[in-house]
Parts: sequence; structure tokens; C-alpha cells
Amino acid sequence: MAESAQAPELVYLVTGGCGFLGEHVVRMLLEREPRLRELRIFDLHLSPWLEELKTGPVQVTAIQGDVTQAQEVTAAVAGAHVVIHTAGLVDVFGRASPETIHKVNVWGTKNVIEACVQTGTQFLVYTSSMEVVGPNIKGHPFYRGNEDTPYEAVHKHPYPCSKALAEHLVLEANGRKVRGGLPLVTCALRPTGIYGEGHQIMRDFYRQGLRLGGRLFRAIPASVEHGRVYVGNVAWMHVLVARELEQRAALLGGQVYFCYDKSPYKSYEDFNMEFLGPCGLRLVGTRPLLPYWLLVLLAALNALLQWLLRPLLLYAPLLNPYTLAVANTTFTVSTNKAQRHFGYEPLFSWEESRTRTILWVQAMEGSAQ
Ligand SMILES: NC(=O)C1=CN([C@@H]2O[C@H](COP(=O)(O)OP(=O)(O)OC[C@H]3O[C@@H](n4cnc5c(N)ncnc54)[C@H](O)[C@@H]3O)[C@@H](O)[C@H]2O)C=CC1
Ligand SMILES: CC(C)CCC[C@@H](C)[C@H]1CC[C@H]2[C@@H]3[C@H](O)CC4=CC(=O)CC[C@]4(C)[C@H]3CC[C@]12C
Repeated sequence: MAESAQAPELVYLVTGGCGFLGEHVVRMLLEREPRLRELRIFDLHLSPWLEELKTGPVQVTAIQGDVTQAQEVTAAVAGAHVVIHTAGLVDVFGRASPETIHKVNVWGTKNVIEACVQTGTQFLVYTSSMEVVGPNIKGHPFYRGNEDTPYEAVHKHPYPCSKALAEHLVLEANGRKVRGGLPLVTCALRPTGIYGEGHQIMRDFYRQGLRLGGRLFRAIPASVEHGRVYVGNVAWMHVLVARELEQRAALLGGQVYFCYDKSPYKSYEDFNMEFLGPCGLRLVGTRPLLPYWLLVLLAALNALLQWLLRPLLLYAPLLNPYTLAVANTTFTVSTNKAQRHFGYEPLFSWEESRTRTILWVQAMEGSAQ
């Protein structure tokens, strides 16, 4: 992958390229990777916006496929120089079964690794998650931690368990010989809670606020801090690390990096209000309106209802014992590992990230503005 002023030569594959993060990675690659010849977008569900990308200079190939199907993955990977594996089942609400989450996130990742080995693709970037580290089941805070901060990472929920297993597989595969004899170079990026244009949970909070007459009610103390990162910066970090994997294989191979930017540390709800506030919503209460024990009870009741109603319908509210525990535990990162290892600097300032997200919320149908 030596730098050349000649015709673009590289083929990239983005799995999950039609998802929230995947779309930003795809658009960022088209904007910022001049050596790109072909961009393959692999997803279970292909989005209509892909069509508009097909008119540009880079060949955009949309592949409808399932990461759990090894042959489909191998066919998509064959001939690619770099794979960015963002596809995953992001479910902490009990919509999918633990088996399905495991199948997509762990087997799917295994299939991607094996496809690289079989076809001779040498560079693999995996979208992991902060959830691989924590918050753990004991609710220990992780305060301004970095990649080396000791923390008891103990999980029970299927989503973090699956991300941890998949990340382990990716890192373990670093150095394996791919077809042709060259070593596979892998790394994992661990975003904290991602926000920005296309963020489904932000959309849900906004709509809920509109339904409640422009109000949201504080549930979590303002003192609980959450690490959040703008989707454009997460995408940029993927593009940059993918580009640098060949040049700095010895340093980057087998490494994990938290995704970070200059977004402020705040509670989950106060952070959301940075965008929802200018769009006409108000967060009621300086303290949680309900006592914590009552929230715990309601979360447990929701879990029970989900289980009881499962044969009849899918009941998957935002509040459950897991989301309450995550929302109620401080988890913030402070690191410069990505900057030291591959020169990452956030592409979007906090002000830009905020403005872009606000404009996106305002553009939503039924806006309070
Ligand atoms: N949203 C967040 O705050 C965070 C997300 N992540 C990770 O980032 C990645 C992307 O997440 P989001 O964009 O938020 O989720 P998303 O649900 O918007 O995107 C995931 C994409 O993967 C695709 N996909 C799901 N199952 C598939 C399968 N069997 N075969 C092929 N494609 C499949 C979906 O169709 C979707 O387009 C995931 O791996 C997730 O674990 C990590 C940290 C935070
Ligand atoms: C009503 C409740 C009291 C508050 C609900 C908020 C929760 C839905 C969200 C609070 C924290 C979020 C998670 C966090 O940002 C880390 C994540 C990383 C991922 O890889 C996937 C998403 C998530 C688990 C994210 C999910 C929503 C929250 C639990």
C-alpha cells in the first residue's frame, strides 16, 4: 500500500456500512482517502442513499449480505486490501436473543477474520466498544481512564460479553499468516457512547420529549459522568488507523484504542440536552425526580414484563436493569494513545460536532422549532 501519485489502487470493505457509524465511515473514506479505487459496502440492509454515492469517481459496490454467513463474507472480502468491520448487533434493550447477539457479533467477527486469512486481506480494523471494559456488573466508576487503566472488566449482559469476545478474537488474530504468507495486521477501536447525525437513541429521546410537551424528566444524578464521542471523529479515527496500519504495523498491530475527542464530560441526560435544549426541549429537575430505589424497581418490573410478554409481543423499553446501571455509572476516558500511535486529532471540534448534531435534530420531522 505504498503512497503513490498514480491512479487510486486500494479496495476497502466496510461491513455494517449502512449503520449509524458505518455511513459516516463510508462518507469519510470517500472524502478523505485519495488512494481509494473501490469501496465495498456490506450490510444486511442496504440503504437508498448508497445510490447517490455511485456517481462519484470511486467505484462503490453495495453488497447485501449477512456476516454470520461465512461464504457471503468471504466473497465480499476477496480482493480487498483493508476491511473495516463495524457490523454488529447493538442491543442492550432485549430486542434480540442472547444467541442472536452472540452469533452476529462473535461468529460474524470470526467469519471476517477467517475471510481475511483465506483471501489474503492483510489489514483489519474492528469497531469494538468501551463496553468491553465497562461499566462492570459491580458499577465501579471508570474515571478519566486510559487503555492501561486497571479495571475489573466483568460482564453478564450479552452485548458487552459479545463485544469482548469478538475484540479478543481480532487481537489474537494479529500476526496470523494470510493467503500469500504475509501477516494479518489487526487493531480494535473502542468508542464510548457515540452521538451525532443518525443517532437513534437521541431521536427516541427527542420524540419522547415532544410527546411530553417539550419536557424530559431527570432520572440520573448530574454528577454521573459519561464519555461521549462525535460520530464524525469516530469515523475519522477508523479512516486514519486503516491508512496507517501498513506503515506502522509493528506498533499498531494487536492494539486497542479508545475513541475520544473534545466532547465535554457530562451525565448522559445533561449531554443530550446540549442538542435537545436548542431544539426546544427542557430537562426538568436539578436532581432525579424519582428516588434511585424506585428506578431499580421499575427497571426490574420492565425486565419481568419483557419476559412475561415475550410470547405475545416485544416489550423493550429504554429502562431496564442494564441500561440503568450503565447510565448510573461514571465512565469517562482520557487518553492520547491514538494521537501518539497514528497521529489522530479530532477532525471536528466540540462546537462543530454540537452544531452538526443540533442541525440534524432540528431537521427531524415534528421538530419543536
Ligand atoms: N452506537 C454506539 O454508541 C456505539 C457503537 N459501537 C459499535 O459500533 C458498531 C456500529 O454501531 P452503530 O452504528 O451504532 O449500530 P447500527 O445498528 O446503526 O449499525 C450496525 C450495522 O450493522 C448491520 N448489521 C447488523 N447485523 C448484521 C449482519 N448479520 N450482517 C451484516 N450486517 C449486519 C446493520 O444492518 C447496521 O447497518 C457496532 O459494532 C457497535 O458495537 C461501539 C461503541 C458505541
Ligand atoms: C431511562 C434511563 C435511566 C436512561 C437510559 C439511557 C440509556 C438508554 C443509555 C445510557 C448509556 C448508554 C450506553 C452507553 O453510551 C454505552 C454504549 C456503548 C455501546 O457500544 C452500545 C450502546 C451503549 C451500550 C449505550 C446504550 C444506551 C445507554 C445504555
